[in-house]
Amino acid sequence: MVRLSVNINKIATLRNARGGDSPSVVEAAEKIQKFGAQGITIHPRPDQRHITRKDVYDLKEVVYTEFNIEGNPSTEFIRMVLDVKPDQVTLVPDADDAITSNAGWDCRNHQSKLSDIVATFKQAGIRTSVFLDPNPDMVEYAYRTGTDRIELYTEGFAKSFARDSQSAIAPYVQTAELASQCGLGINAGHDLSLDNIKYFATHIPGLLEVSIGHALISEALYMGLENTIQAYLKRLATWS
Ligand SMILES: CC(=O)[C@@H](O)[C@H](O)COP(=O)(O)O
Ligand SMILES: NCC(=O)COP(=O)(O)O
Repeated sequence: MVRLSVNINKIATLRNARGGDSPSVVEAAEKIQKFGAQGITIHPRPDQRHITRKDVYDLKEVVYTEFNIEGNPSTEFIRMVLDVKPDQVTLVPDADDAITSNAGWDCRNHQSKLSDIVATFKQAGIRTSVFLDPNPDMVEYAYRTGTDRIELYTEGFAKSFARDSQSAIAPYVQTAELASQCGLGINAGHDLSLDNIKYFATHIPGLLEVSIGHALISEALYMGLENTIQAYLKRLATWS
């Protein structure tokens, strides 16, 4: 089964536009889980532009599905994740001023740093995932970090999908096949949407989980949150 983890950063973006607590990320997480999503993802950034430190702790109390925290493993981030103990931590090499995540890890050049961080989280019983470009050459180095999973960075796929779906998916299939051979679990995310999710899930062998935020929350403006989540689950269930 491919699990749907809903990224609720954008709920916090909307809330922060006015201060106060509306819409509430806690209520959103509760509803999203009730509507059938199998996980909640957040990506607290150092400037707290959407998810705040307080949100991370508040959400810990209400997330009973899989709790996935993404972020750049700064000392402060590592400390917070070890304290909160989510089910999964996804390591992303974000620059502090990046508008959104825009690249996977160079696991070759960051081998030793990543290995240490992965070991720290695993010792604490937290599953690790490493954000990776669709580059088969990087899989061996990702494997050497000791990570449990990789998360395929899917912006490139999403951008090229409408023009040429076969070329768009090809590097992801190659990377996923190699990762599976190494025993790595496979997650994916970034710019996945109702338009492209079924094709992606159909073609990626061993896909375990997708985390989806921006498109899902945008689609929910017109379809409603429950209908939108149901639509994703339907598309993902076809290929379970
Ligand atoms: C890791 C990743 O792919 C990102 O999509 C991220 O979680 C989204 O972050 P923003 O919501 O800050 O753009
Ligand atoms: N890991 C990707 C994620 O959580 C959501 O990315 P996006 O759907 O907001 O682009």
